[in-house]
Amino acid sequence: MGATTVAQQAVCGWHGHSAGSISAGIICCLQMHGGLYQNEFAVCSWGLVSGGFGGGDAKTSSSWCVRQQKDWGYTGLAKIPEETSLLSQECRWCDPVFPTQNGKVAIVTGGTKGIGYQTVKHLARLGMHVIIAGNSENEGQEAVRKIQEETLTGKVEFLYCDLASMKSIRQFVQRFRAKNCPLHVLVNNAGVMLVPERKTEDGFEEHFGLNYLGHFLLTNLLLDKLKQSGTHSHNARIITVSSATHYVGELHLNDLQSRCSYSPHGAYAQSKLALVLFTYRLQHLLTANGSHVTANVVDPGVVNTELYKHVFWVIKVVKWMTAWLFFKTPEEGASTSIYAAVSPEMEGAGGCYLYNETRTKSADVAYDEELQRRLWTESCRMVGISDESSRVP
Ligand SMILES: NC(=O)c1ccc[n+]([C@@H]2O[C@H](COP(=O)([O-])OP(=O)(O)OC[C@H]3O[C@@H](n4cnc5c(N)ncnc54)[C@H](O)[C@@H]3O)[C@@H](O)[C@H]2O)c1
Repeated sequence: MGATTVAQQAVCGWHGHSAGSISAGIICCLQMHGGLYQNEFAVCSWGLVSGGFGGGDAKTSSSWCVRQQKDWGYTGLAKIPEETSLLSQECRWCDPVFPTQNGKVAIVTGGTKGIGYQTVKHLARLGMHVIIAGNSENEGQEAVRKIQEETLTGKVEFLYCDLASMKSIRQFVQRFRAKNCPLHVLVNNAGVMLVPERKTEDGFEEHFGLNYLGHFLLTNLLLDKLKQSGTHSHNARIITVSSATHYVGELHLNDLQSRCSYSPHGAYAQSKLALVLFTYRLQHLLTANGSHVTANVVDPGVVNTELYKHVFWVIKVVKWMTAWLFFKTPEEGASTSIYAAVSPEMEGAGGCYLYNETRTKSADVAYDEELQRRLWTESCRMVGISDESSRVP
């Protein structure tokens, strides 16, 4: 299904929302003026449409909380047991309640800003020892300082990891191993979007190399740690941040580097689809090995972050005008990652695509097991690790 069709169907499917009409209007204008950029607009439109849904749904985090509190027998703060910590002290009445995570260790890639920063902050607030893996020492130290100040916890640290460099990822894993600590949660969050055509240190197209291959290698190098740390009743968890853009993505196995024809939107969408295929294959392998580790993939919705710094200027203007209405805040955007990382409901559950803390269907192509297998094998070859999965059907 073409991107435009998806966007149009999504718009048509949104009946009875005045905000939807505004969104659809903006999208139509963009598409009418799109001309040569139609494909780009269509993908961004898809973003805006999801943003429309996301913007509306973002506010459902409070109803989610009410539902959770009802499910768990809590009707208000007075009934929250001592071992349960609140996600946010600023919004005590509307944020979900999760068990404290003292003694647990997490790594969050790209935790210096945006969705990743909020994920780190909330995990730290729950008592986790969180390691931010990022490619800017200054931003990393600043994030650590702010989170320590805001959460009054010292259990946040920064370790340098440039996901656009296989060497840097391997060095990061070595430094992490030297700490001799367990690893209960890995959040593959970092990403870039719509960057101009350029290559990573290892010569991979940047979206594919950084967003996908970087996390593929990192996860594989940390798998033994995760397996050692997970138990039957408390599985270690791998959370990978994809995007609704994956619905319009196509995986070109014979041209993963987009050498034949490069489009920033196509490359970003491909990298996000690859992350979904990767997660499903990973969960299959973990189950086959009987490991106490689960892998899930999340879509944060459309979130007001710096990710959009490379979008076409018209989209930037539209975003600037409508963000308050359609875009989630980074805190709201982090809620599904946090839910996947610590929610008791997700204990033992793997291979799920989550949106707004709810299991949802991903693109049909992502369930293609043959494609998952072929991508895995090709990825092992590209990052230079042995493919031990080949024996698993
Ligand atoms: N913002 C949205 O609307 C949206 C929608 C869907 C999916 N996502 C996904 O959410 C994730 C987080 O994005 P965000 O919106 O918070 O954007 P952001 O730009 O605020 O944050 C991206 C993070 O990735 C880090 N990063 C970039 N290059 C890196 C590298 N080479 N090595 C290590 N870290 C690197 C950045 O330092 C930053 O911390 C991304 O994977 C993105 O694709 C975002």
